[in-house]
Amino acid sequence: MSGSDLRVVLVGWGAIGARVAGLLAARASPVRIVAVGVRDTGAKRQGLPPDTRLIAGPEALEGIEADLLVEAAGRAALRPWAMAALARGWDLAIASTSALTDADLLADLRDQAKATGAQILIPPGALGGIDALAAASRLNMDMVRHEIVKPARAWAGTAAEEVCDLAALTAPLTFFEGSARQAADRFPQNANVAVISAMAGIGLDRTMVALTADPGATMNRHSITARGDFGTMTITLENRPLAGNPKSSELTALSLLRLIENRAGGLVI
Ligand SMILES: NC(=O)C1=CN([C@@H]2O[C@H](COP(=O)(O)OP(=O)(O)OC[C@H]3O[C@@H](n4cnc5c(N)ncnc54)[C@H](O)[C@@H]3O)[C@@H](O)[C@H]2O)C=CC1
Ligand SMILES: O=C([O-])CC(=O)C(=O)O
Repeated sequence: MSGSDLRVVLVGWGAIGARVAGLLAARASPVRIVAVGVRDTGAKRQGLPPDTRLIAGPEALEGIEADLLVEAAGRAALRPWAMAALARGWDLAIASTSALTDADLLADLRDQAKATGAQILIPPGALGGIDALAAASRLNMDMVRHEIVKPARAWAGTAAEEVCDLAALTAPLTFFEGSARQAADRFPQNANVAVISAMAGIGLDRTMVALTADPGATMNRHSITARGDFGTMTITLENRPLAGNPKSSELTALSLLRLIENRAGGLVI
């Protein structure tokens, strides 16, 4: 560790947060996790970075100096932690992008960022090709469709259980078709990516999303098809689920890792 390390507050010590911290340590990245935001500071946790502070809420950020706050906690956690970080002029990276269907929240974050000169960063998360989609959307775009196929067990505990018996599926079932806004609001643990493809492309209401539970699948598949004045594109990813949470893909943690290392390293790739 050195005095020039990027100072990061990591909020959420779940599958993604712990994985990002573990990879940063294993790669000896020039990054110091100065604090980890959790709900219960008394609970036992494995693998916490040395010399980090466990803090239970944004009010405990008082006295901490950081460059970047990385949110990987959940939809409800975003507003308080994000506003506190931006108010201090720290940049903010968001994993729980489903929260951004709330236009008031997004406006408040943008206003706060503008007031202090901080940046709001939305990493591609479990997706790729977002640079191409975002560039293409500068011209007219006719359609964007995002299909998410996950193993049946990844939908356990979600609203999918209201429309099908996940354990009894013998073939893939598309149980939801609708806008990115509806997908993210109804499936906030599985469709954060719908907000990312929507914000990069043609917005929450014009981006169409289909959600499928596949009893034979082992990977989380994302297929994005777009058509517009730029031409057409089809992007497909087959993501390995994270060991700690089958709903979330390994690539989401890697995407945050990339963002953090890019900001720490002087070379952006
Ligand atoms: N942007 C993307 O592409 C993706 C985003 N996600 C989202 O990223 C977030 C993290 O995902 P996972 O690590 O897989 O979930 P997880 O459920 O394994 O971990 C979340 C952790 O955050 C903690 N937490 C909840 N509220 C908190 C708060 N107010 N303050 C501090 N900690 C709090 C929980 O106790 C839990 O330990 C979730 O919102 C998830 O839906 C997941 C996959 C892809
Ligand atoms: O990790 C993934 O494949 C996508 C995901 O869970 C989400 O967007 O919430």
